[in-house]
Amino acid sequence: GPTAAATSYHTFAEAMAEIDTVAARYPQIARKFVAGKSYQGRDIAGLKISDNVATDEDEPEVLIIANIHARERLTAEQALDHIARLTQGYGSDSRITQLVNGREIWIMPMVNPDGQVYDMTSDTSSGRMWRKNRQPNGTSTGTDLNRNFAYRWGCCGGSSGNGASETYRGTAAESAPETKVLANFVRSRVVGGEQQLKMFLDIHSVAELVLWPFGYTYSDTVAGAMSADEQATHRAIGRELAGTNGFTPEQSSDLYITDGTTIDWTWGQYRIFSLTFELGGGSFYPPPSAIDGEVQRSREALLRLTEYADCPYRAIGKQG
Ligand SMILES: NS(=O)(=O)N[C@@H](CCC(=O)O)C(=O)O
Ligand SMILES: [Zn+2]
Repeated sequence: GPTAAATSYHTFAEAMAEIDTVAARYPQIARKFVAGKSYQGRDIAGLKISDNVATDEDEPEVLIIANIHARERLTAEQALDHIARLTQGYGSDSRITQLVNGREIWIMPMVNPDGQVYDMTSDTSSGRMWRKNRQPNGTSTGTDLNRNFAYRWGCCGGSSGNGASETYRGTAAESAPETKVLANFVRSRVVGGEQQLKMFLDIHSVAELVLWPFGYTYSDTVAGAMSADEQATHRAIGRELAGTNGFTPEQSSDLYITDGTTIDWTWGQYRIFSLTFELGGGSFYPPPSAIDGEVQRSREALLRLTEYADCPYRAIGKQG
C-alpha cells in the first residue's frame, strides 16, 4: 500500500532498520549489502534491488547514493523513497516490474553515517549544519567526501587544503575511509573487464539543480574524457529529468568549480553516465511535513534515470 506520510527524518539506526525490513519483506528482489565501514566503524550499507537478486545477472546496473553531506537530510529520504517505490510496486506496476526485472539497482541512503549521526544528535531542533565526515585532520575535523575522489583530485581550485574548510579535500585522494569504501564498491562492479554500472546518481541538497560532469573545468567537452556525444547525452538526460521535477539543469562547473567530486570520478574513471541532484525544500532541514512533497517531486526523475541504464545514448537518439 502507499507509504505512510513521513512525520520525521530517519535516524541512521532507523534507516538501517528500514533496509533490514525491506530485505526481509522482499527477499526475491531486495538484498542488503554492506560496502564497508566509516571512520568511526559504522556500516556503509545499501540494498541491491533486482529480480533473482542473489544472482549477478548480465543486466545494466545503476548506483544511487545519498547523504554524502551530513546535513543534507532530505537526500536520504529520497533514496529510501526510491527503495519503497521499487519494492512496493514490483508485481503490480508494470513499469516498475520491468525495471526491476531488467536492472540491478544499488541504493545507498546514508554514505556518510558518522557525519549524519553527529549532525542529527544536536541539541537544536534542526541540526549542527555539519557537512563533512568525522575524521580528525590535525587541528580540525572532517574531510569533504565530495572533494576526496581520485579523478583530478585537488587539481583546479575546486577544494581546500585547509582542514578547517568545509571543502577540505583530505590529505590525498581516497584518504577518507568512506571515499575508499565507495570507490572500492564501484571498482568491484568491473566484471569480466567491463564496468557493469551504467548510470550513477549522487543526491545532494539544497538548490533544485540537476548537474552533470565535469566540475573541474568550465569546458563542455574534453578530448579523451568527454566527447561531444557524451556531453550531449549527459545534457539531454539532465534536461529531461529536470523537466520532470522543475529543477535547473546545468554542468556542475556552471555552479562553481569543484575537484575530487563523485561524478567527475565515476564518469572520468569509468565512463558511468553520472548526475548530481540538488533537491529542494528551501533549507538543509525542511520541516518534516515537507518531506513527502519534496520527495515526490523527483520520483519520476529517479525512475527515468534507472530506465536509461540500458542505453543512455537513447537520450540523443543514438544506438549504443
Ligand atoms: N550539496 S552542495 O555541497 O551544496 N553542492 C555540491 C555540488 C556538487 C557538484 O558540483 O558536483 C558540492 O559542492 O559538493
Ligand atoms: Zn552536498
